[in-house]
Amino acid sequence: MTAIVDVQNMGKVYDGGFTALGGVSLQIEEGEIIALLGPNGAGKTTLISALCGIVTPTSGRATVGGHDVVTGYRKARAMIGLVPQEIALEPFEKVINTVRFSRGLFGKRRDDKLLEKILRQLSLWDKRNARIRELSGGMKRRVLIAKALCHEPRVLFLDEPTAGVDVELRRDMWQVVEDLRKSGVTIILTTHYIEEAEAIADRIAVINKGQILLVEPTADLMARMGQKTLRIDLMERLETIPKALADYDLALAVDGMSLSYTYEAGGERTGITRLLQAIAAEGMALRDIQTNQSSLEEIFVGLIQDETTEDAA
Ligand SMILES: Nc1ncnc2c1ncn2[C@@H]1O[C@H](COP(=O)(O)OP(=O)(O)OP(=O)(O)O)[C@@H](O)[C@H]1O
Repeated sequence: MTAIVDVQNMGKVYDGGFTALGGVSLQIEEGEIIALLGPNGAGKTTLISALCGIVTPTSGRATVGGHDVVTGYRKARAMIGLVPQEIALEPFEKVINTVRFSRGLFGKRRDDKLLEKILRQLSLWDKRNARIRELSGGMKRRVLIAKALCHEPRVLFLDEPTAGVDVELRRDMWQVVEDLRKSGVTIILTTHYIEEAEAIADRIAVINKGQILLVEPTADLMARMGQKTLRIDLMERLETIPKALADYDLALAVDGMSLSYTYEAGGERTGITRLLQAIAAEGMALRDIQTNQSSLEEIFVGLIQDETTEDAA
Protein backbone atom coordinates (compact mmCIF):
# COMPACT_ATOMS: atom_id res chain seq x y z
CA MET A 1 0.00 0.00 0.00
CA THR A 2 1.37 3.43 -0.85
CA ALA A 3 1.58 5.94 1.93
CA ILE A 4 -0.93 8.77 1.92
CA VAL A 5 1.71 10.97 3.51
CA ASP A 6 5.29 10.36 2.43
CA VAL A 7 8.04 12.47 3.94
CA GLN A 8 11.53 11.96 2.56
CA ASN A 9 14.51 13.38 4.37
CA MET A 10 12.83 16.70 5.07
CA GLY A 11 14.88 19.45 6.68
CA LYS A 12 14.04 22.95 7.86
CA VAL A 13 16.57 25.57 8.81
CA TYR A 14 14.82 28.77 9.90
CA ASP A 15 16.16 32.21 8.93
CA GLY A 16 18.81 32.87 11.52
CA GLY A 17 20.24 29.39 11.10
CA PHE A 18 18.24 27.31 13.58
CA THR A 19 17.74 23.73 12.41
CA ALA A 20 14.21 22.76 13.43
CA LEU A 21 14.08 19.61 11.27
CA GLY A 22 17.20 17.65 10.52
CA GLY A 23 16.22 15.22 7.77
CA VAL A 24 12.94 13.60 8.72
CA SER A 25 11.50 10.59 6.88
CA LEU A 26 8.07 9.22 7.66
CA GLN A 27 5.42 7.22 5.82
CA ILE A 28 1.83 7.33 6.98
CA GLU A 29 -0.72 4.81 5.76
CA GLU A 30 -4.29 5.71 4.88
CA GLY A 31 -6.71 5.25 7.77
CA GLU A 32 -4.22 5.21 10.62
CA ILE A 33 -3.87 7.48 13.62
CA ILE A 34 -0.28 8.42 14.20
CA ALA A 35 1.00 10.51 17.09
CA LEU A 36 4.06 12.72 16.81
CA LEU A 37 5.27 12.65 20.36
CA GLY A 38 7.99 14.97 21.57
CA PRO A 39 8.90 17.65 24.09
CA ASN A 40 8.54 21.41 23.52
CA GLY A 41 10.53 22.64 20.56
CA ALA A 42 11.07 19.15 19.13
CA GLY A 43 9.93 20.24 15.67
CA LYS A 44 6.42 18.77 15.61
CA THR A 45 4.65 21.97 14.55
CA THR A 46 7.38 22.72 12.01
CA LEU A 47 6.87 19.30 10.45
CA ILE A 48 3.12 19.59 10.08
CA SER A 49 3.43 23.23 8.97
CA ALA A 50 5.81 22.11 6.22
CA LEU A 51 3.35 19.42 5.12
CA CYS A 52 0.54 22.00 5.04
CA GLY A 53 2.58 24.52 3.05
CA ILE A 54 2.81 27.08 5.86
CA VAL A 55 6.56 26.63 6.24
CA THR A 56 8.85 25.96 3.25
CA PRO A 57 11.21 23.05 3.81
CA THR A 58 14.87 23.77 3.09
CA SER A 59 15.67 20.22 2.01
CA GLY A 60 13.98 16.92 1.20
CA ARG A 61 10.45 16.50 -0.09
CA ALA A 62 7.03 15.27 0.92
CA THR A 63 3.85 14.21 -0.80
CA VAL A 64 0.27 14.05 0.42
CA GLY A 65 -1.97 11.79 -1.63
CA GLY A 66 0.80 11.69 -4.24
CA HIS A 67 1.01 15.49 -4.59
CA ASP A 68 4.24 17.27 -3.73
CA VAL A 69 3.57 19.71 -0.88
CA VAL A 70 5.68 22.43 -2.54
CA THR A 71 5.33 22.00 -6.31
CA GLY A 72 1.80 20.61 -6.10
CA TYR A 73 0.77 22.76 -3.16
CA ARG A 74 -2.88 23.35 -4.11
CA LYS A 75 -3.68 19.72 -4.76
CA ALA A 76 -1.80 18.54 -1.69
CA ARG A 77 -3.41 21.18 0.53
CA ALA A 78 -6.90 20.30 -0.72
CA MET A 79 -6.41 16.85 0.78
CA ILE A 80 -5.43 18.22 4.18
CA GLY A 81 -7.44 19.52 7.10
CA LEU A 82 -5.41 21.41 9.67
CA VAL A 83 -6.50 22.04 13.24
CA PRO A 84 -4.01 24.55 14.62
CA GLN A 85 -2.77 24.76 18.18
CA GLU A 86 -4.07 28.26 18.80
CA ILE A 87 -7.78 28.91 18.87
CA ALA A 88 -8.27 31.77 16.43
CA LEU A 89 -11.96 32.24 15.69
CA GLU A 90 -14.17 35.20 14.95
CA PRO A 91 -16.01 35.73 18.28
CA PHE A 92 -19.20 37.26 16.86
CA GLU A 93 -19.64 34.82 14.01
CA LYS A 94 -22.18 32.00 14.18
CA VAL A 95 -20.83 28.47 14.25
CA ILE A 96 -22.50 27.40 11.02
CA ASN A 97 -21.32 30.46 9.11
CA THR A 98 -17.72 30.14 10.14
CA VAL A 99 -17.67 26.50 9.04
CA ARG A 100 -19.48 27.28 5.76
CA PHE A 101 -17.00 30.07 5.08
CA SER A 102 -14.03 27.71 5.53
CA ARG A 103 -15.42 25.38 2.88
CA GLY A 104 -15.78 28.32 0.50
CA LEU A 105 -12.10 29.16 0.96
CA PHE A 106 -11.24 25.87 -0.71
CA GLY A 107 -13.41 26.80 -3.67
CA LYS A 108 -15.95 24.11 -2.83
CA ARG A 109 -19.66 24.43 -3.54
CA ARG A 110 -21.95 25.09 -0.58
CA ASP A 111 -23.12 21.75 0.84
CA ASP A 112 -25.45 22.13 3.82
CA LYS A 113 -26.04 18.38 4.12
CA LEU A 114 -22.34 17.78 4.60
CA LEU A 115 -22.11 20.64 7.08
CA GLU A 116 -24.94 19.15 9.09
CA LYS A 117 -23.24 15.75 9.10
CA ILE A 118 -19.96 17.22 10.34
CA LEU A 119 -21.61 19.40 13.00
CA ARG A 120 -23.65 16.44 14.24
CA GLN A 121 -20.58 14.22 14.34
CA LEU A 122 -18.86 16.81 16.52
CA SER A 123 -21.95 17.35 18.72
CA LEU A 124 -22.17 20.94 17.53
CA TRP A 125 -25.44 20.79 15.62
CA ASP A 126 -27.45 22.19 18.53
CA LYS A 127 -24.97 25.06 18.72
CA ARG A 128 -24.98 25.86 15.02
CA ASN A 129 -26.61 29.24 15.54
CA ALA A 130 -24.63 30.13 18.65
CA ARG A 131 -21.97 32.78 18.36
CA ILE A 132 -18.41 31.55 18.84
CA ARG A 133 -17.88 33.65 21.97
CA GLU A 134 -20.76 31.84 23.69
CA LEU A 135 -19.01 28.48 23.40
CA SER A 136 -16.84 26.68 25.93
CA GLY A 137 -13.16 26.01 25.18
CA GLY A 138 -13.87 22.38 24.28
CA MET A 139 -16.61 23.41 21.85
CA LYS A 140 -14.36 26.00 20.23
CA ARG A 141 -11.82 23.28 19.58
CA ARG A 142 -14.51 21.19 17.96
CA VAL A 143 -15.45 24.17 15.76
CA LEU A 144 -11.82 24.25 14.63
CA ILE A 145 -12.10 20.57 13.72
CA ALA A 146 -15.35 21.20 11.84
CA LYS A 147 -13.66 24.00 9.89
CA ALA A 148 -10.76 21.69 9.08
CA LEU A 149 -13.10 18.93 7.88
CA CYS A 150 -15.55 20.94 5.80
CA HIS A 151 -13.64 20.66 2.53
CA GLU A 152 -13.60 16.84 2.91
CA PRO A 153 -9.89 16.27 3.48
CA ARG A 154 -8.47 12.76 3.58
CA VAL A 155 -5.76 13.67 6.06
CA LEU A 156 -6.35 15.60 9.24
CA PHE A 157 -3.55 17.22 11.22
CA LEU A 158 -4.33 17.99 14.83
CA ASP A 159 -1.69 20.13 16.48
CA GLU A 160 -1.94 19.41 20.20
CA PRO A 161 -5.68 18.83 20.21
CA THR A 162 -5.93 18.66 23.99
CA ALA A 163 -3.36 21.22 25.15
CA GLY A 164 -4.74 22.95 28.23
CA VAL A 165 -7.88 20.84 28.23
CA ASP A 166 -9.08 19.11 31.39
CA VAL A 167 -9.04 15.33 31.72
CA GLU A 168 -12.70 14.81 30.94
CA LEU A 169 -12.65 16.95 27.80
CA ARG A 170 -9.46 15.23 26.74
CA ARG A 171 -11.27 11.90 26.78
CA ASP A 172 -14.12 13.43 24.75
CA MET A 173 -11.58 14.61 22.22
CA TRP A 174 -10.02 11.14 22.00
CA GLN A 175 -13.47 9.78 21.21
CA VAL A 176 -13.97 12.44 18.52
CA VAL A 177 -10.64 11.44 16.96
CA GLU A 178 -11.55 7.76 17.01
CA ASP A 179 -14.94 8.51 15.41
CA LEU A 180 -13.25 10.53 12.68
CA ARG A 181 -10.96 7.66 11.89
CA LYS A 182 -13.99 5.41 11.52
CA SER A 183 -15.28 7.83 8.90
CA GLY A 184 -12.08 7.12 6.92
CA VAL A 185 -9.88 10.12 7.73
CA THR A 186 -6.16 9.57 8.34
CA ILE A 187 -5.12 11.42 11.48
CA ILE A 188 -1.79 12.85 12.46
CA LEU A 189 -1.67 14.49 15.84
CA THR A 190 1.08 16.10 17.83
CA THR A 191 1.21 15.79 21.55
CA HIS A 192 3.49 15.88 24.55
CA TYR A 193 1.06 13.79 26.53
CA ILE A 194 2.35 10.25 26.47
CA GLU A 195 -0.93 8.87 27.72
CA GLU A 196 -2.67 10.56 24.81
CA ALA A 197 -0.42 8.86 22.27
CA GLU A 198 -0.81 5.57 24.12
CA ALA A 199 -4.61 5.89 24.28
CA ILE A 200 -5.44 6.74 20.68
CA ALA A 201 -2.55 6.26 18.28
CA ASP A 202 -1.96 3.13 16.19
CA ARG A 203 1.65 4.20 15.78
CA ILE A 204 3.88 6.59 17.63
CA ALA A 205 6.72 8.61 16.15
CA VAL A 206 8.99 9.96 18.85
CA ILE A 207 10.56 13.23 17.74
CA ASN A 208 13.25 15.21 19.51
CA LYS A 209 15.50 18.05 18.35
CA GLY A 210 14.24 17.82 14.79
CA GLN A 211 14.94 14.09 14.46
CA ILE A 212 12.61 11.13 14.50
CA LEU A 213 14.01 8.74 17.07
CA LEU A 214 11.64 5.90 16.29
CA VAL A 215 8.32 5.07 14.65
CA GLU A 216 6.55 2.01 15.92
CA PRO A 217 3.12 0.52 16.46
CA THR A 218 2.03 1.62 19.92
CA ALA A 219 1.54 -1.95 21.10
CA ASP A 220 4.98 -3.06 19.83
CA LEU A 221 6.64 -0.12 21.47
CA MET A 222 5.06 -1.05 24.75
CA ALA A 223 5.99 -4.70 24.35
CA ARG A 224 9.51 -4.16 23.07
CA MET A 225 10.63 -1.50 25.44
CA GLY A 226 8.31 -2.03 28.34
CA GLN A 227 9.79 -3.25 31.53
CA LYS A 228 7.79 -4.97 34.15
CA THR A 229 8.32 -4.98 37.84
CA LEU A 230 7.48 -8.00 39.94
CA ARG A 231 6.67 -7.09 43.52
CA ILE A 232 7.00 -9.86 46.03
CA ASP A 233 5.34 -9.21 49.38
CA LEU A 234 6.87 -11.18 52.23
CA MET A 235 5.32 -12.76 55.31
CA GLU A 236 8.30 -11.77 57.43
CA ARG A 237 10.42 -8.67 57.49
CA LEU A 238 13.88 -8.83 55.87
CA GLU A 239 16.83 -6.80 57.19
CA THR A 240 18.93 -7.31 54.07
CA ILE A 241 18.68 -9.20 50.81
CA PRO A 242 19.96 -12.77 51.41
CA LYS A 243 23.30 -13.62 49.76
CA ALA A 244 21.71 -16.39 47.70
CA LEU A 245 19.58 -13.74 45.97
CA ALA A 246 22.39 -11.25 45.42
CA ASP A 247 22.61 -11.97 41.66
CA TYR A 248 19.05 -10.92 40.98
CA ASP A 249 19.32 -7.14 41.20
CA LEU A 250 16.50 -6.95 43.71
CA ALA A 251 15.36 -3.89 45.59
CA LEU A 252 14.21 -4.24 49.18
CA ALA A 253 11.43 -1.92 50.31
CA VAL A 254 12.25 0.46 53.14
CA ASP A 255 9.92 -1.43 55.49
CA GLY A 256 11.65 -4.72 54.59
CA MET A 257 8.32 -6.34 53.71
CA SER A 258 8.68 -6.59 49.92
CA LEU A 259 11.20 -7.18 47.17
CA SER A 260 11.01 -5.68 43.67
CA TYR A 261 12.43 -7.35 40.61
CA THR A 262 12.54 -5.53 37.28
CA TYR A 263 12.70 -7.48 34.02
CA GLU A 264 12.16 -7.07 30.29
CA ALA A 265 8.57 -8.06 29.64
CA GLY A 266 9.35 -8.93 26.01
CA GLY A 267 12.59 -10.79 26.79
CA GLU A 268 12.97 -14.51 26.10
CA ARG A 269 13.87 -15.20 29.69
CA THR A 270 12.46 -13.14 32.45
CA GLY A 271 14.30 -14.97 35.24
CA ILE A 272 11.13 -15.15 37.30
CA THR A 273 11.05 -18.94 37.65
CA ARG A 274 14.63 -19.11 38.86
CA LEU A 275 14.09 -16.20 41.21
CA LEU A 276 11.02 -17.78 42.80
CA GLN A 277 12.83 -21.10 43.15
CA ALA A 278 15.75 -19.35 44.85
CA ILE A 279 13.33 -17.58 47.20
CA ALA A 280 11.64 -20.89 48.06
CA ALA A 281 15.05 -22.51 48.66
CA GLU A 282 15.79 -19.73 51.15
CA GLY A 283 12.68 -20.78 53.04
CA MET A 284 11.06 -17.37 52.65
CA ALA A 285 7.27 -17.30 52.79
CA LEU A 286 5.37 -15.04 50.35
CA ARG A 287 2.23 -13.10 51.12
CA ASP A 288 1.49 -11.93 47.60
CA ILE A 289 3.05 -11.19 44.24
CA GLN A 290 2.05 -8.64 41.63
CA THR A 291 3.43 -7.33 38.35
CA ASN A 292 3.41 -3.79 37.11
CA GLN A 293 3.96 -2.69 33.48
CA SER A 294 6.06 0.42 33.04
CA SER A 295 4.21 3.13 31.19
CA LEU A 296 5.13 4.67 27.88
CA GLU A 297 5.98 7.74 29.90
CA GLU A 298 8.98 6.03 31.43
CA ILE A 299 10.03 4.65 28.05
CA PHE A 300 9.77 8.09 26.49
CA VAL A 301 11.76 9.81 29.21
CA GLY A 302 14.38 7.04 28.85
CA LEU A 303 14.66 7.66 25.09
CA ILE A 304 15.02 11.41 25.40
CA GLN A 305 17.58 10.98 28.18
CA ASP A 306 19.62 8.53 26.09
CA GLU A 307 19.77 11.16 23.37
CA THR A 308 20.91 13.82 25.80
CA THR A 309 23.55 11.53 27.30
CA GLU A 310 24.88 10.69 23.82
CA ASP A 311 25.04 14.41 22.99
CA ALA A 312 27.04 15.07 26.13
CA ALA A 313 29.43 12.19 25.43
N1 LIG B 1 9.68 31.03 12.59
C1 LIG B 1 10.66 30.53 13.32
N2 LIG B 1 11.89 31.08 13.30
C2 LIG B 1 12.91 30.57 14.01
N3 LIG B 1 12.80 29.48 14.83
C3 LIG B 1 11.60 28.89 14.90
C4 LIG B 1 10.47 29.38 14.15
N4 LIG B 1 9.41 28.57 14.43
C5 LIG B 1 9.86 27.65 15.30
N5 LIG B 1 11.17 27.83 15.58
C6 LIG B 1 12.00 27.01 16.47
O1 LIG B 1 12.04 25.69 15.97
C7 LIG B 1 12.00 24.75 17.05
C8 LIG B 1 10.89 23.76 16.81
O2 LIG B 1 9.64 24.42 17.00
P1 LIG B 1 8.27 23.68 16.81
O3 LIG B 1 7.19 24.69 17.06
O4 LIG B 1 8.26 22.97 15.53
O5 LIG B 1 8.32 22.62 17.99
P2 LIG B 1 7.17 21.74 18.63
O6 LIG B 1 7.72 20.37 18.72
O7 LIG B 1 5.90 21.92 17.89
O8 LIG B 1 7.07 22.36 20.06
P3 LIG B 1 5.77 22.63 20.97
O9 LIG B 1 5.41 21.32 21.54
O10 LIG B 1 6.31 23.58 21.99
O11 LIG B 1 4.72 23.24 20.10
C9 LIG B 1 11.87 25.56 18.32
O12 LIG B 1 13.13 25.66 18.93
C10 LIG B 1 11.37 26.90 17.85
O13 LIG B 1 11.85 27.93 18.68
